[in-house]
Parts: sequence; structure tokens; C-alpha cells
Amino acid sequence: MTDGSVTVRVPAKVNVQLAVGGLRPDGFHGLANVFLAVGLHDEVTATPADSLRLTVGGPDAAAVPLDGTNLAARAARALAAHHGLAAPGVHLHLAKDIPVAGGMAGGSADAAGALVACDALWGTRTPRAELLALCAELGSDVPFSLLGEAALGRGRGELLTPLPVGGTFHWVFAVADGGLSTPEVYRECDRLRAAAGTGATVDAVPEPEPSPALLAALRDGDSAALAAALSSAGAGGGSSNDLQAAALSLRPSLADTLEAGTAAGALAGLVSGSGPTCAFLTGGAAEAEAVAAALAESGTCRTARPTTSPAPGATLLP
Ligand SMILES: C[C@@](CO)(OP(=O)(O)O)[C@H](O)COP(=O)(O)OP(=O)(O)OC[C@H]1O[C@@H](n2ccc(N)nc2=O)[C@H](O)[C@@H]1O
Ligand SMILES: Nc1ncnc2c1ncn2[C@@H]1O[C@H](COP(=O)(O)OP(=O)(O)O)[C@@H](O)[C@H]1O
Repeated sequence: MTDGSVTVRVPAKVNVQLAVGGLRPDGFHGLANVFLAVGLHDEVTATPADSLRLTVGGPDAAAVPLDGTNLAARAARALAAHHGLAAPGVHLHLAKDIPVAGGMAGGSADAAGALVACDALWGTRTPRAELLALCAELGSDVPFSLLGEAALGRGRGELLTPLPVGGTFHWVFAVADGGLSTPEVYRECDRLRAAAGTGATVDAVPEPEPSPALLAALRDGDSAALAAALSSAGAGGGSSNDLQAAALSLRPSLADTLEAGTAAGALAGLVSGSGPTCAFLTGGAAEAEAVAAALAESGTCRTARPTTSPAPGATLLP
């Protein structure tokens, strides 16, 4: 661009499996987190400036913090500190299309995008392994936003192994009014486990493991097999997402959204991560359009967005 700016495109994610272990002493939960990047994106534009400045556009812009807590601003500061730069001189503009606090890792996408954009703008040429380490310090989901495609996240989700995906999957995302707080949803999961008498700590909850059937369905690009695995893989009461019961407990109306999507012909529906966005796997592009139209008509969500997966990670636009 003529003003010297660079733009990076970063995808949202859905967790096709989120197996949640017990609460660790450090306040995090051990995970087997099967991430899949999907075709909803934020774009982060970095322009030369004297100091750090942040602007945000898009339908949810008012819900995004503009102060130093913003994950994109934190990422720019972290990269500058990593290279011993005195101050991060950059104007970051976030064009947000990923729902905010929706369980689709929009803030993490902006952090990964800001790292890649600032690295290009400042010419710091940070090796990939160092970028991934910076991502992990910023948040558990941030390394996956850099990587994209599909990956298994162990540890708190930051330790990634790329996964093969053998075809295109067609999804609809039902976006809710208002978000859910990720730490609150994890706390609710612990509360439900304690109330059920199973306990919620690492010694009480089995080590989370990925489902072999689910990984095979991804590898084969088999939508029917993935739908079956989404509905049975986990301890989450008929869902591969162990946080689904907690999200439904905090937002009972999501049951109506899940019901509306499956009644409209989706192969399977589940809460995306910590929610409240609901994800529906469909049989193809035409089916996704039909499910999206029925969900919009149902009044059980704010908008319904058809899209596909997998999608590339943080990518510098030409
Ligand atoms: C649930 C997931 C599923 O991918 O994402 P979302 O659905 O919110 O997007 C993630 O685990 C969210 O990751 P992220 O949003 O990066 O979380 P972090 O900033 O690292 O942590 C925020 C808080 O969430 C809780 N947390 C997060 C990750 C984890 N493995 N165990 C946790 O208990 C902790 O309370 C932590 O203080
Ligand atoms: N760049 C950002 N975009 C969105 N939210 C951000 C950003 N930086 C910080 N946040 C904060 O992170 C919270 C979680 O946002 P987000 O990452 O969109 O959701 P989730 O963790 O459910 O995927 C928001 O409520 C907001 O307070």
C-alpha cells in the first residue's frame, strides 16, 4: 500500500472436539482441543505511527476494548519488547467480522494478526517458533490463530500438532446477541462437575483425549462421520464439546438455537467453544444456505453465517 501499511487476514475457529480435563493449580484446564479454522475473518492493518494507536470497525466494534487490554495492542507491545524496541510505533486497525466473545477466538485472531502485521511493518523477521512462543504468552488460543487449518491443542490448548483434513466441510454459525465470558464458562463447568459429585480437579477428572473416530472423519473429509463424532465424542452429554453443558446452563436459550438448526436439516449442532455461538455442520453449500435461512427465520439467533472449513492461518495480504 502507498501509505506503507500492511494487512493480515486471520480466521475464526470452531472446536470440533473440546475435551476438558480437571482444574490445574495454575487456574487452567488441561485440554484435548481439536481446532478447525473456518472462513469468517478479521483483518488487522498496521500503519506506521509515532506511538501505539488502535481503532476498530465492524458490527461488534462497540464491544471491543480500545485500551491496553486489547489483545492486538498487547501483541504489538510484546513483539516490540521481544526485539528491544523502545516503543511500539504503529496504528492498528481491526476490521472485525468474527463475533466478539462468541467462542470463535476473535481476540486471539487479532493478537496473531497484529504480531504478523507488526513483524512485517517493522522488518523484525521473527522466526516462526519465536512468534508461536509469543502467541502462547498472549493466550491459549492465539498459537492456533497463527497456524490455522486444523490442529490438536494439548496443555491449555497452546501445544499444537497440525492435523490432516481430507476435504471441505460446510458450516453455519448462529451468532447470539451478547457474549459469554470464557473464564465464567470454565467455572460453570467446574461447578457442574462438583455438583454431580465427580469432582473438578486434575486428580478427579480423567486425562482428556482426542476421539480417534473424530480425527479419522476430519482426515477423510467425511461430513456424515464427523457429524456422528460431534454428537458422541465427549463426556459433554451428547456433544464433543465438554463446555456445552456449562454454556447451556448459563444461557438456556441456546437449546432453542441448537434445536432450530437441527430441525432445519443440519447434520449436527454444537456450541462453539465457550459459546454462545452455535455451529452447525451441513451436507453441502446448498444445505448450509437453507439452514442459515431457517435459523435467521427462527428468531433464535442474531444472524446465521454459512461458511466452510478448513481455512489458512494468519496471512499477509498482497
Ligand atoms: C474455550 C476456548 C476453546 O478453544 O476458546 P473460546 O471458546 O473461549 O474462544 C479456549 O480454551 C479459551 O482460550 P483463551 O480465550 O485463549 O483463554 P486464555 O486467555 O488463555 O484464558 C482465559 C481464562 O480461561 C480459562 N481457561 C482457558 C484455557 C484453558 N485451557 N483453561 C482455562 O481454564 C482460565 O480461567 C483463564 O484465565
Ligand atoms: N481484539 C479483541 N477483539 C475482541 N475482544 C477482545 C479483543 N481484545 C480483548 N478482547 C476481550 O476479550 C473478550 C473475549 O473476546 P473474544 O476473543 O472475541 O471471545 P472468545 O474468547 O469467546 O472467543 C472480549 O469480551 C473482550 O473484552
